[in-house]
Amino acid sequence: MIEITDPRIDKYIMGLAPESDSLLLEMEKKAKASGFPIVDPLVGRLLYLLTRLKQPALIVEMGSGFGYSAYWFAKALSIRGKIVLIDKEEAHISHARKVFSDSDLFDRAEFRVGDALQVAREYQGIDLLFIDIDKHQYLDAVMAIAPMLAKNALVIADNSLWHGNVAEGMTDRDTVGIDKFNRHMFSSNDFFTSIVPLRDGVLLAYKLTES
Ligand SMILES: C[S@@+](CC[C@H](N)C(=O)[O-])C[C@H]1O[C@@H](n2cnc3c(N)ncnc32)[C@H](O)[C@@H]1O
Repeated sequence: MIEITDPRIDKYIMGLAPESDSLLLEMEKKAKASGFPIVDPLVGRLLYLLTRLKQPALIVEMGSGFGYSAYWFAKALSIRGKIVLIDKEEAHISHARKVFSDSDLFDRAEFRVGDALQVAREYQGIDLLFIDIDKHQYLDAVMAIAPMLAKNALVIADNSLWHGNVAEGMTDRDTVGIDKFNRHMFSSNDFFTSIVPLRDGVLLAYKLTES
C-alpha cells in the first residue's frame, strides 16, 4: 500500500477546515466507530465545491452508504436541484433517509434501494454522476449510465487510486477493475479526465459530447 498523500499534509489541510455541521460530525463518528468507508471531509468539501460550480439539476449517486457524500452534494445544490441516492442495502438507505429528514435537505433527495447499475438507468439527463460502488463494477457502471448523461455532465469517481494498488500493478479484481475504469476514462473521446490525488484519489471527467 502506498501513502497517496503524506499524512502530515492531510492533517494540515484537515486543520484548516474544522466542521461544525452536527449531522456531518455524527456521520463521521458513526463511520469511524463501525469502520464504514465514507469519503472523508476533504473529499466532501471537494464534492461541495464542484456542485456549487456545476449547479446540476440532477445528481445520481451510485453507492450512497448511509448518506455522508450525498449530504455534501445536497448541501451544495440549488433549490431546483435534486440528488438520487442509490444503495443495494436497505439499512443504509433508511439511515440516509433518517439523516436527511433531520436536516432541511430532505426535499432535495430521492432514496432508492437496488442495484445502482439498474436503478440509475431510469434517470435521463444526469448532470453529475458520482460512482462509489464495488470497485470491480466501475467500468460497467460508466458504460451503462453514459447514455443517461446530460450534455457537459460531470462524472466523479471515488477511490480511483485504490490505496495506491493501481500504481503497484496489483492483480486482484478490485484493483484491475479500477485500473480498467481509469484507462477507459482517460482514453475515451467522450470525456476529458483527471485524477485529484486527495485521500484515495478522486477521478473527475467532463463529458465532451452532446447527449
Ligand atoms: C464506499 S460505500 C459508499 C459511501 C458513500 N458514498 C459515502 O461516502 O458516504 C459503498 C456503498 O456502495 C454500495 N454498493 C456496492 N455495490 C453496489 C451496487 N452495485 N449497487 C448499489 N449499491 C452498491 C454498498 O452497499 C455500500 O454501501
